Amino acid sequence: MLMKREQLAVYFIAGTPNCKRSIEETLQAAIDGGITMFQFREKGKDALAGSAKKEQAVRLQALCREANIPFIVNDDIELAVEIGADGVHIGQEDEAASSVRGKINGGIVGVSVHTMDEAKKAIADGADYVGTGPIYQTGTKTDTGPVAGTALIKTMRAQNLTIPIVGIGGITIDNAAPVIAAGADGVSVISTISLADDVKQAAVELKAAVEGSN
Ligand SMILES: Nc1nc(C(F)(F)F)ncc1COP(=O)(O)OP(=O)(O)O
Ligand SMILES: [Mg+2]
Repeated sequence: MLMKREQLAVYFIAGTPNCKRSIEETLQAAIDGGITMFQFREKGKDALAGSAKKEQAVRLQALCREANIPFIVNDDIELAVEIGADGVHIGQEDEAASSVRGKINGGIVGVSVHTMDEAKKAIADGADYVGTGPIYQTGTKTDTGPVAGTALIKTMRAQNLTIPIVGIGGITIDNAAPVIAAGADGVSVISTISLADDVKQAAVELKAAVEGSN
């Protein structure tokens, strides 16, 4: 699937451990609220594995297909290929984007980057977008690097790197605008949407915050 940078605008990420209700209910409500892309990130305590994880992925993929938004799998390239996901997201410890590209015939490849060198390598490897952060303090991912702010986003744009960028880490409705102002094409969130009392409304408000700052 070819990716347009606008699809990064409101990029929801979740796994079953991040959701208060069923992940299907949560994802559907987020879709109804206007998210533009979804990443299935099944990690942490009580995360599904094996066939349960695959069956869960297939159910969420169907919801995304119905809504015509990209369904991305985090880390698990084998699962992404097996179910024909729209793409994968890989971190610095995962397989290089160049070899992943060859496996997901035309799928979207997203790469986490924390430095200019990592960003330039991701671009050289043919990544479709990069995720950078943590922009703010996050409670969700326990093994993040130090809070990065928007410095790398600004530096990448100052050096005329035009690759689509999404910010991640501690982003909320109230602090999303500066991420876009720094030059990102979108914001990625887990708990701002997954733990909201009203998931649909949280997605609506986050989208408004992102669009309001464009
Ligand atoms: N999952 C992610 N998605 C994004 C996205 F760009 F999609 F917003 N950016 C960054 C990450 C973090 O990826 P990684 O460093 O491999 O850690 P983990 O596998 O624990 O998520
Ligand atoms: Mg990863």
